[in-house]
Formats: sequence, structure tokens, C-alpha cells
Amino acid sequence: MKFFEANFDGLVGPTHNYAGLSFGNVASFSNANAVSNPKQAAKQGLAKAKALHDMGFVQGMLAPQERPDIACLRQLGFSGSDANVLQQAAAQAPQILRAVSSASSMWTANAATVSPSADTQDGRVHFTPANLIDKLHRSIEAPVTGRILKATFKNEQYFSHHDALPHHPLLGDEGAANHTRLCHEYGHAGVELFTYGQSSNAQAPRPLKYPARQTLEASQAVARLHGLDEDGVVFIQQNPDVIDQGVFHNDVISVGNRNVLFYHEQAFIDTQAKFAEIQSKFGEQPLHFVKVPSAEVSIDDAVQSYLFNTQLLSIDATSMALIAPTNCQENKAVNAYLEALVEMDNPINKVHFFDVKQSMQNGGGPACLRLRVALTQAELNAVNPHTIMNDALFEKLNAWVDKRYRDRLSDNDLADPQLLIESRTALDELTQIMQLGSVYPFQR
Ligand SMILES: N=C(N)NCCC[C@H](NC(=O)CCC(=O)O)C(=O)O
Repeated sequence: MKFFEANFDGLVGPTHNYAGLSFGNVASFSNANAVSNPKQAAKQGLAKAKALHDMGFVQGMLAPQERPDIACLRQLGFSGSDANVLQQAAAQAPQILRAVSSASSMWTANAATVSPSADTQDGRVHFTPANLIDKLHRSIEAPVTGRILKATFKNEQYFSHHDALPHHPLLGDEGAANHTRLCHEYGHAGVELFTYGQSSNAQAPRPLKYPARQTLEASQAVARLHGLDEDGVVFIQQNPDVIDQGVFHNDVISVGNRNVLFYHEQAFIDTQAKFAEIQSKFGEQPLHFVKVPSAEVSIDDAVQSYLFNTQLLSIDATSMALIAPTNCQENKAVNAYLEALVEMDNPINKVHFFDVKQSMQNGGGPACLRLRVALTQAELNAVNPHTIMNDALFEKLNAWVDKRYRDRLSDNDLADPQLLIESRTALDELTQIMQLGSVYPFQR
């Protein structure tokens, strides 16, 4: 049986903008009110996805959400025509209008947690959409994310879809951004590593300045829902000090693939004991813990460059490549570290750089833009084929972006009823291109 890891990238939506919505995410705050370029953002994302397809990886795309979310504004008491709803929201609650206009669903590492069939009790691939309750603009994603995932992985024999966890601070869940899977082969049972920022244990340390978005209780619930074996799961706490320095998700400070965990030495607490647990659950075969020391890359450099928000991809059985943002090349310490890394004695021996700056300015690097789904050949055959990247889909999506997206968006544009019409027109076409059915509220 053939198996591999597929990456499903989030297509950047037509309202991509910089609204400073994510307290604790340094880039989001520092670029608040900058003028965005949705067309360029979508094309940067598509170029990365196409390049990975061209390198021989299985690459899929996940559709964006309907924004501005008029249904949400109506739920909050704004009424009348859609244009009136937008106008009232802009006048009375501009911060809410910004939240319901965010294209944040592009960061599909936060769409869901995924457990491959080799790890689950019923032998199906399990998906739990993240509730993303820490931020208003993200907390409204889950229902449509669930529909898009069901339209993409549409086969009950192979795929099991759960609801997002209840919306309560004890159950804050940010999806795959805090989840890494280590394994010998993608198709063999692995160790799923769940990283959390806080728990209900009042004695445990927690960040003082910025929110810890993921809780232990949420991670445990997802592991239960997915039917994971205790021997295949490790829960590890993020170092609260690094959360307070801008590491709002664990994928800003570590990334794992197969038998490699690439991490910053300050990423976790209780590191030695937890790594021993990982090693014992992983088994005899070699596991590479590739530690980046603070002396070589500071937390600040890691957060600025997104060194760890890289995709670590297997080229063959023994070598891996890092897919990194160009920001890593521009950071002196990080660039020097990467030059040394590929010469070290570990499987990482190549780095490819991509310009995803439109997304980076909101704190989303290459790894944020993708949801990993390890699949067998039979499972891949059951995925909606119109979501899988190939030359034809790339051409279609690029042409669609060229035709439908603006190349400039600022705060004042969010209340423009024309933007809503343009977005809906674009998404209606997209559901036909990707054959998703009526996933959006305006289509139902
Ligand atoms: N690390 C991962 N996996 N994802 C990155 C998500 C970035 C996103 N930024 C934003 O939502 C900013 C939106 C704005 O400010 O306009 C967030 O903070 O949730």
C-alpha cells in the first residue's frame, strides 16, 4: 500500500486585510491598518502550492470563507439590506466589522486537527475543526470549515468528521498548529504530539502577558474523539515565557516530520522528561531531536523570521527539505543557522524559500498556510479530485484570482457593499471550480 503526507493549503480569500485582530501575534499587531493586496496574497499562496506539486508532493487546496460574514452581523443585531448591515456595523461597531471581514481561514493549520487512519481505532482519518475561541474573528470559522472539510474529504468509509469542541475557555482549540505527528512511515502508527499553552491545573505555569490559546483539556478531548491509543499520544506544555514573546502557536517554535523534531531549546517545559516519553512511545528506531540553541537563534529572531513555521517535507526515505519564508533569508542569524543546518548530521539537507509576505504580515508563514493530512493511496482516491493541485487547477485558480480579486484593500473598504458582492461572486464560482456544493451561508 502506498501512503504519503498531503498538504492542503488555504486559498487566501478576497478580503485579505490587516486589521490587528490577534493580540499576542506580533506581526498582526505591528501591521494593523497597513494596506493589503489580496490578489498578491492569493497568488503567493498558489505559487507555493504549485511549486510543491511540481516537486512531486501531494498538494490540495481548501476554499476560503464567506467574508464579511453578514450572517454573524445579523446575529449581533444589525438589520436591513446587506448594504445597511455593513453601513451600521461600520458606524457603530467598526471592530466587529473588522473581525467578520478577516480572511483568517487561509491559515489552515488552524482549520482542524487531523489524525491519520494508521493511528485511529476505527481505521479512518479523523478531523475535528478547531473552535478558535480565543479570537472573535477566528471563532466564527468552525461551522463553514467543517462543511468545506466534508466537501473535500467526502467519503464516510475513509473519513470521520467531528464537530468543533464546545465554545468555552477551558476547551480552547487551535487545531493542527499545536499538533505534530512523528512516525517511521506515514502509513504506520505514529506518536501524536499535542502541545498546549495552559490547563485547568492552577499550579501549572501560564503566560502573564499574552493568551495561551490551546488548553490541555481540548487536546485530550480531540485525542479521545479520534480514538487514539494512549501509547501513541504525548501531551507537552509550551513554555509560557515564549508565548509572552509572541509564540502564539506551537508551530512558531517547532515543527516535526517522521523521525525529526526541529525545535527551539526554549519551546517547551519539562523537555527532557517529555522527550524521553516520546522516544519510548516511538520505539527503538532513531529519532532526531534537532535543537536550535538560543545562542544561535534568539526567540525574537525565530518570531521575526518564522524559522520554525516551515514545512518539513520528506524528499525520500532519509532526506528532508524545509520550505521556509524568504524572511528567514533576510534575518542574518537565521540565514547563517540554516546554512549550517543543512550540513549537520540529520535528515534536513535542503531549504527552499518562498515569498509569502502578504500572509507573513499577519503572522502566517508557510506552515500556517497548510493542513497536513497523511493518506493512503485508497484514501487519496476518495478525496474530492477538484481540490487536488495540478497544472489545470493552478491555471484556473490563478485566472480566477486575476479576474475577481482586488490588488488593494484598506480599512475603509470593508464596509463597501461592492466588496461583499465581489466576494460572493468569486466564491460562487469557486464552489463550481472545486465542486464543493453549497458550503457558504449566502448559497443556502
Ligand atoms: N501559526 C499558525 N498556525 N497560524 C497563524 C495564524 C495567524 C492569525 N493571524 C490573524 O488572524 C491576523 C488577522 C489580522 O490581524 O488582521 C492568528 O493570529 O490566528
